[in-house]
Amino acid sequence: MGEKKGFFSRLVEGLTKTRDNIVSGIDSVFHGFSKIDDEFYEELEEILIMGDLGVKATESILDDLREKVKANHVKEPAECKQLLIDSIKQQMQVGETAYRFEEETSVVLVIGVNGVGKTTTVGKLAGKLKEQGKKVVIAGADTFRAAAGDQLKEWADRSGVDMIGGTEGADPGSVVYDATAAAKARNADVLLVDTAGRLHNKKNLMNELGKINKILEKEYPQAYRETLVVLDATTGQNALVQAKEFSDVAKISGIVLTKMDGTAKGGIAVAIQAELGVPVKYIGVGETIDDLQKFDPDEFVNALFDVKNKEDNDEDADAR
Ligand SMILES: Nc1nc2c(ncn2[C@@H]2O[C@H](COP(=O)(O)OP(=O)(O)OP(=O)(O)O)[C@@H](O)[C@H]2O)c(=O)[nH]1
Repeated sequence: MGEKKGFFSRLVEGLTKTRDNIVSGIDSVFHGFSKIDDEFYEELEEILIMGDLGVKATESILDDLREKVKANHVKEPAECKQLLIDSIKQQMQVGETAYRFEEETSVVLVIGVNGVGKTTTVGKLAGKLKEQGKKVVIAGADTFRAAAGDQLKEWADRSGVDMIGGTEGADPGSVVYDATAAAKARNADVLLVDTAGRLHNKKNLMNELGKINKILEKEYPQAYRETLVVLDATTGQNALVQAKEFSDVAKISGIVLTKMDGTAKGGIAVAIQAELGVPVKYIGVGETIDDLQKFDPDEFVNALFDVKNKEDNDEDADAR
């Protein structure tokens, strides 16, 4: 409870710039218009697109809003705010099986370009799964950059989980092969695989991911597969381009959106889901382990609009 409350507060704080970017504009439309007409919807559309929500999500949100306005016989623009909030939440649902990998013997492949927070995410996830009482093994298959292995080892030691790594330049495939053997021998619940992110050489990346996938299929067929793409929210539309590139080379099952703190481009969380049809499963709002959390659309949209529902109020009361 305490941790969740803490996260909600950090989320509200982390989304300040995004809020300034989107919500203040939305508010000015709600208060600046005296009736709900085409111009009102056009103005809202422009603000949502400028706020990085993307054309697809924006259209779908506004279609839904129009229906809600009609069904509820709403006449005043200001009364639309809650309906809009509901429409955005609806747009972002994660799905009931999103975290199935936590319940099964699984392999979580973590991909993404360098610097997005991939290694940090693997470290944080390892710590979280360990806290849940899971047996975790990490494969440090980013042998391209020696520091990535060192950094991961630090996270592994801190969390008390096993890590299988390789020296700089070692074959990532052989690291993954050794890691599957270790995961099986140690009866691991989750094998987390950190990979190198050389997207500037797509062919290499494709070959490497293909090889890793083949090894996992052959050596560890019993494991449930999860493939998470880590994206840096501060890069806005570029993150969307990266996600599309990765979806060409791998079967992506979820997105991790890092660095939501300190960016005005947090609206990209809405766009990614709509454009790729892949849910955002985790978001990061800082560098500590508690700053990575499962993505909760209701919580996210409440934090974005800085509105509190009853649950959040209860958590505040609990924390006092
Ligand atoms: N502010 C903020 N910083 C973050 C977040 N997630 C990761 N970082 C920081 O981003 C930087 C890059 O993270 P890494 O984990 O090294 O990135 P990477 O993608 O693994 O990069 P390579 O190891 O080069 O492949 C680090 O300083 C992290 O602490 C976040 O949610 N918020």
